[in-house]
Amino acid sequence: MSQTFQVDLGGIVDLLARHLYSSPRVYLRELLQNGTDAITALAEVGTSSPSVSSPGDPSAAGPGATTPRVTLRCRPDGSLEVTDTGVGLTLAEAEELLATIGRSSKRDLEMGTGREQFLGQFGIGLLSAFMVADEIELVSRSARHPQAPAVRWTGHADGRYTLVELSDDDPRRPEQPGSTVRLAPRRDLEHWLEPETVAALAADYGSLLPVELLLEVEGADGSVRSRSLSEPVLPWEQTYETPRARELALRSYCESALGFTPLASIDLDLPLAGLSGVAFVLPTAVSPTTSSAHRVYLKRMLLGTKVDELLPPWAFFVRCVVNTTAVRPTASREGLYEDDVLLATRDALGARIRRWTLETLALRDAGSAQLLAVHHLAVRALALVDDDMLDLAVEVLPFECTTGQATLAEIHERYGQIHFTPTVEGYRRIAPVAHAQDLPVVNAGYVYDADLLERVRTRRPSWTVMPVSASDVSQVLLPLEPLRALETTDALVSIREVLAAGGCDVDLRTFEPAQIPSMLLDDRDADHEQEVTSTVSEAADLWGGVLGQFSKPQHRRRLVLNDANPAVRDVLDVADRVVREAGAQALYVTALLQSGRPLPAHEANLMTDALSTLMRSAAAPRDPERHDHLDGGAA
Ligand SMILES: Nc1ncnc2c1ncn2[C@@H]1O[C@H](COP(=O)(O)OP(=O)(O)OP(=O)(O)O)[C@@H](O)[C@H]1O
Repeated sequence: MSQTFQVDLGGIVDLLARHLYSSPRVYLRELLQNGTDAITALAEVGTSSPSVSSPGDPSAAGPGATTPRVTLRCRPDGSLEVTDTGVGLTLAEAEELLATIGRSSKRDLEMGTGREQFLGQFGIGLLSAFMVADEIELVSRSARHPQAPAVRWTGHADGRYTLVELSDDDPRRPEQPGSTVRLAPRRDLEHWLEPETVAALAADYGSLLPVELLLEVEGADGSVRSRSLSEPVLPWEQTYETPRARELALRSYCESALGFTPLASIDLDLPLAGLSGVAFVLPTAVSPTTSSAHRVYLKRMLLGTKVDELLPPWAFFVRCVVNTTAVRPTASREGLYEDDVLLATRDALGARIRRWTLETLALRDAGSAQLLAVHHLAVRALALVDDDMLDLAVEVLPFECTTGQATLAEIHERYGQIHFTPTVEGYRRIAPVAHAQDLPVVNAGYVYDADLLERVRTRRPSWTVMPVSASDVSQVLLPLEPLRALETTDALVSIREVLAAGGCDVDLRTFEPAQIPSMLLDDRDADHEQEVTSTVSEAADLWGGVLGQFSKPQHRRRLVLNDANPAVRDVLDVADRVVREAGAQALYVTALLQSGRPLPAHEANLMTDALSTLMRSAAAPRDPERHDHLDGGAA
């Protein structure tokens, strides 16, 4: 036996009214929306046909017609009345539409979707008023059936409602067709219905609506102050005398609407998607992970100020203000429904912003330099997914290189190849030595760069683009003169012995700059060996020769001492073996510290031991011929 679900009406009302929306502030949006939709419905049936596209222009509606208008009246008792000049409701319509949750006159019954000209579609918006009031009253007179009696519907937050006809002499009967929604504030929520709040919310949500929006504040003495909140023309669709005047107007609009002075503005116009607006370029760099907060109007009603699904992820350097008719809102109207229309819109907007970025960067003027300086991360992000931008990035993006800042095109032109380190740490280790040897190595350790260089490698197969490590650089360092090599043989053997205990091999080379005592190569460089070996056959030059040496097995950690460095020479040349070994330990730990690695306890102890050995040796010089340890029998 099939049965029907039982519904706890109070629970459903509570769920929809209080938990669907993120803030009570949306109650006003829903009321404005219903008023505007009622006016649209009236225009649709042709009764007196007021134009909804020319708010504040009564002449547009023709003689005798009412100006399409939504009036917000704040009463001295703290209540709010929202009156529209719309289509109104008969008793039967009110019964069907207001008394049934989820029933909407604005939905296409066959398609199940909202009809294009209306803002609402879900049949739940009115319930949001229960967030600020315990009771909603709607008094209405039908414009379609002017002779039908006026009606009064009262809904309660617990799910009850009453619906009555108003007699012709009832003082509450409206003089004109249309509807008035009346809310008395719930205790402690009075502020939501106060004139300042109502004015601010109405201006935010509804100033661009295609109907006149009027705020009336009634004083205790019966006086009424009224002001229009409408700004009928979309800021980016206004006409200006010069392009410069338009630019300045858009800039100040961005300052007031988004709170920043933009670097530039990009017009967005997608007639097919019913979208128009502007993308404003942020004046400062932002992290790619910052959520993009766009200001989106749906059919000229503010949908949200933090909508982040509008643009592709790489476009994080702009904030948009757009008005659209095509995309669908979620039921809470606080985000966009992820459907094909949104995907197509996002792609088209992305294409527009991409084109502007390409054109601007190609100008190579002050504006493009500024854009690049502030938003190079965004350019990198776009180059990762876009070939045209990649090609341009190769020409214009400056990279840190051991031979100075340069673009990839410049480096390739000058050296015929591009070598890079995929980590900043690796670059820091290599940079001083590579710089002194005039070896060009690009720092690709920052966000996107290593991936970008990989993309350049595939996009330009004729270019040599490959990662290098400290091991590679060490291979180009000069070996010692034969005589000096002979002189240092014994010392090197003893140093190797003492550091082998900690898993470190030692090499002795001579290289510039002489201030650098050593280079420490470790397993992370060794990891890279495989890759280098595989690319070795491609490079028949200096680097190829260097890389070729990787066919021999490497130690996991290798200290390359610099014989040009005075401290290293002191350690090598000291006759006392124990002092030499302590010096070698100190050099090793210093190299470890300089490489930015954490210092394990064993290595930290090495330093303390070395220091104490050196101190004792300085205090009590020993017979250099004796090979016993100080802490052994010397005391
Ligand atoms: N001011 C009004 N004038 C005429 N009809 C109204 C008015 N307010 C509400 N209605 C009727 O009540 C129905 C339900 O309104 P409600 O605000 O709950 O939902 P909706 O506007 O249809 O959709 P949504 O949930 O997306 O806002 C509307 O479809 C409309 O037919």
